[in-house]
This record gives sequence, C-alpha cells and structure tokens, in this order.
Amino acid sequence: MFTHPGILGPRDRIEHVMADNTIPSITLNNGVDIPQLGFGTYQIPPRETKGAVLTALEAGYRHIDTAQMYGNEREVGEAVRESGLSRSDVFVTSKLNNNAHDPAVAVDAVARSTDELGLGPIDLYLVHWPLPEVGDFVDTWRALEGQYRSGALRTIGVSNFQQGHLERLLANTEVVPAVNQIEVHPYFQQAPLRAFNRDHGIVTEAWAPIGQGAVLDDPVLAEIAGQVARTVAQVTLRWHIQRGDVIFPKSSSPARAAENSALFDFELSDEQVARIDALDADRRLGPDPDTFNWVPA
Ligand SMILES: NC(=O)C1=CN([C@@H]2O[C@H](COP(=O)(O)OP(=O)(O)OC[C@H]3O[C@@H](n4cnc5c(N)ncnc54)[C@H](OP(=O)(O)O)[C@@H]3O)[C@@H](O)[C@H]2O)C=CC1
Ligand SMILES: O=C1CO[C@H](CO)[C@@H](O)[C@@H]1O
Repeated sequence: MFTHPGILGPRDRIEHVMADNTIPSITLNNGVDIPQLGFGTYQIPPRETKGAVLTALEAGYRHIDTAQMYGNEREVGEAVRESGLSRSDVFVTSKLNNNAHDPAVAVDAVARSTDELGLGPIDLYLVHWPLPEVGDFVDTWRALEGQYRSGALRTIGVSNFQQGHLERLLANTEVVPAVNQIEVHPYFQQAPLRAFNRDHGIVTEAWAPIGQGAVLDDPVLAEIAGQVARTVAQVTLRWHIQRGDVIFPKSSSPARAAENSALFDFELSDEQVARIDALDADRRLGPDPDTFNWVPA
C-alpha cells in the first residue's frame, strides 16, 4: 500500500505499482487509503449513471466521485451495491451542495447523501465550494467535523479551496482536511496550491484531469503519446499519477473509461514529464473559487 506523497518519492511508487500492475492507493492523513485513480460522474445523467458506474467497476475502477450537485448519488449507490464487490473494496466520495452550508442544513444534507447512496458511512465527504460571500465555511466545516467524529462520515475534505481559505480553516478548526479537490491539468498546474496542500498533509485531487477535453489536441502531448504508444488522454493521466495526485476522469464511453484506467503498465521519463510541466498556461477552465458564490435554488 502506498503512503502519502512526500514519504515515498514518485519513483518508489511507480516501481511498486509496475510490479503488480494494480491501481495504487494513497494513505490519507486519517489513515484511510484512497485509490489514486477513480471514476468521475459529473454530467452523467442519472438514468445512465448506474450502467456507467457498473462498467467502470468491471473495468477495475474502485473509486467513484459524485456530488449532491450532480444529482446521481442514488444511482452511484445502486451500482456499487449491485456490483457484487465488497463495500470495503469501493471508495465513494460525495460533496455537500452549495445550498447546504448552514451548519444545521449541512447535517441534514449528510444524512440525505448517506440515504441516497445507501452504502453506510461515506468514505469521503467534501465541502464542494468555499463560497466566500455566503455564510462562513468555517461553521460548515465544524458541522462536518461533528459528523466525522460521530462516525457518520469516514473522512472529510474540501474542494476548490484556495490557500487563504485553507489558512483560515486550519487556524480555526481541529480536523485537517484529508484532501483538497481542485482544478488541475497541464494548462493549469496549480504549483503553489499543490505545495501548500502537500506541506499540510492534504492530498491534492485533480479535477478535470484532461481539462474536460481541452488538452487532447495538444501537439506536445501528441508527440509524447507517439513516443510511448499511448493516447494523449493516457499520457496526461499518467503525468498526474507520477505527480502523486488523485484523479477521476469522467467518460460516458465504456471504451474511453477503460482507456483511462490503463495507466499502470507504462511510465513517462523525466524529460517527458518536464515537457508537460512546461505546458502550464495558468488557464483556469472552471469557476474562480475566490469569486464563485453560486447557490442553487
Ligand atoms: N469539485 C469540483 O468542483 C469538480 C469536480 N469534478 C469531478 O472531476 C471529474 C472529472 O472532471 P470532468 O469535468 O468530468 O473532466 P475530465 O477532464 O475528466 O474530462 C471529461 C471529458 O473528456 C472526455 N473524455 C474522457 N476520456 C476521454 C478519452 N480517453 N478520450 C477522449 N475524450 C475523453 C469526456 O467525454 P466522454 O464522456 O464522451 O468520453 C468528457 O467530455 C468529474 O466527473 C467530477 O467527478 C469536475 C469538475 C468540478
Ligand atoms: O463539480 C462541479 C462540476 O463542474 C462544474 C463546472 O466546472 C463545477 O461548478 C462543479 O463544482
């Protein structure tokens, strides 16, 4: 089993993985292991979600990322229950919706997610956005701390938190978030925030790992893909894996979902990694967490 990046170097992790060709896990700051590769479910409509998640589990994925906002928690839970896998073999993440930051509402929202998924305590539950102008995320976090301490949630973390948000959280609360799920891809590499996360024992989860498709036509990535006889998506996902981040690419296509999981029988050289590092363009695709205050009706 893998330990948190920084304890083992990337090279040690790769050699370990390549020996058994399975998806590696990272140990979170509370001792819980998370598979480094998962399956994302944003924009998978509820009626398609059970089939897509069952297909992903058959392809070998053991980690599913959903959210109250995605409207498909129930179908994710059905797929996990019907997969025939042991509950302990599948890691499920969900996220508190933006209309549930009030502490009392947050407690009810955790109960609702738990009921929708129907899997017992949720492996990882995140505050989806900090919403700096909406209430106080410190109070929201304290509500999740209570749910964590009571055992209702196995692990808690945050998403889209900038360094300033994390500094405020760390100064005013007790449980250090296990993960910070943020936008990261070759065009938006987030070096300072990833370093802050690492220095505080917080694992970085990279959402939109292939930039929601934006990186797929990149000529440098295409050249590297030719060198290693893989697709651009695989090269990009492998780059994340070698950086030690957790990823969960989304695909509604069974063939592309399988393609995105075939990452552990090849390796990028230091030079190839450096060429991808050089693609950073500070190009954020999603909302800016410092100004995003959207709350659903
Ligand atoms: N915390 C947060 O605020 C956020 C979290 N997330 C999470 O991160 C996950 C991943 O991010 P997401 O936004 O989905 O973006 P991704 O970077 O995973 O890209 C998904 C897009 O790429 C396409 N695609 C996937 N694999 C391939 C492939 N091998 N070749 C060509 N095209 C491909 C998909 O199309 P197709 O389905 O047709 O294959 C889809 O259009 C989400 O599903 C969600 O779980 C995402 C956004 C924000
Ligand atoms: O999880 C999410 C899916 O993507 C959306 C658009 O980028 C985000 O707003 C949301 O947080």
